[in-house]
Amino acid sequence: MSTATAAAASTSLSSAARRRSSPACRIPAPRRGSLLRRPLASSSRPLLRPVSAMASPGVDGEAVASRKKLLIFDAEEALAASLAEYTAGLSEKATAAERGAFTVVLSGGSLIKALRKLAEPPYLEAVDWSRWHVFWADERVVPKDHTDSNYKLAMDGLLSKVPIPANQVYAMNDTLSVEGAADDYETCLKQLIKDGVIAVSPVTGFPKFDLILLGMGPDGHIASLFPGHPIVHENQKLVTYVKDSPKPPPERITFTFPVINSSAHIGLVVTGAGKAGAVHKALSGDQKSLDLLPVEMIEPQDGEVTWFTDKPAVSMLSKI
Ligand SMILES: O=C(O)[C@H](O)[C@@H](O)[C@H](O)[C@H](O)COP(=O)(O)O
Repeated sequence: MSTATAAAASTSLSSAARRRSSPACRIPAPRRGSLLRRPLASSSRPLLRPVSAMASPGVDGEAVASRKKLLIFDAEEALAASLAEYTAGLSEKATAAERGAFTVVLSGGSLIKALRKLAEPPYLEAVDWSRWHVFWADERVVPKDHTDSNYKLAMDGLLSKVPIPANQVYAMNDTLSVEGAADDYETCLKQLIKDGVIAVSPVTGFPKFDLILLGMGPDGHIASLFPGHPIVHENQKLVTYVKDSPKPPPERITFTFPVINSSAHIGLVVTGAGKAGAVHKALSGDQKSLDLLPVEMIEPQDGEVTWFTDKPAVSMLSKI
């Protein structure tokens, strides 16, 4: 990390830390106009080494449509390299567009560690971090400095290492009740739509993020949308909450499916043998079943899904 970048990152972290007890969602002025873009150096791009890419007939689950890609990696290093390239590429594309912002949504779990290469060369220097607007698909209702906080996880693992303006990191307000925090986050999103920071899907009318990054639990949950919980059917609100999450902590806020499925891109990071059953169910082409797992309900209306997996996670797929 260069000295200049280190100083900028340190400033971002300090500012973010100062915000811990203040209202979470501050609305920055919309950013438009000229863009000083630094192209990603193709010569220094990380090597992409998927074992196979599944988007073709003949693979277990021919229902995997062309808008869904499955990448399978031999090693976590290769997955992380590919995820960084994917994210940086979408950032470059979004910031070159008229809106001039990259709206990216994080969640918790191993995803954050998998994003670590974004804070390393070439991405640290090449990505236009000033255009990033960072959100959470779900958050545990705990203080931001609590070990269970998804904000803290992302701040420690990525956000403190890159120079994103602190007022473009939209953390949940941790001073509110779970109901209040969900309402507050929804209000935040609506204001950012009015400001032109977040786009709106012309297909669904819901916010259209440039990229939503998700993990998946062994039970097939994504964000804080758990199997069998009624909020998986929420179709009006942007942000809702649970008070009885089967995975602790019990109180969480979460994006709803209409928001997730309005995203331009969804990156799903799913590794390990413990996920094999849910991966098989999701990719085996039986999406008509009445007992859909949340991960099977990812059906972007006008977007693409890319699965970043490893061999153990896809070990139950028969035709890889
Ligand atoms: O809020 C949570 O409980 C976690 O964020 C959770 O939703 C996580 O994203 C998945 O369980 C995948 O986690 P791993 O990738 O670490 O397995």
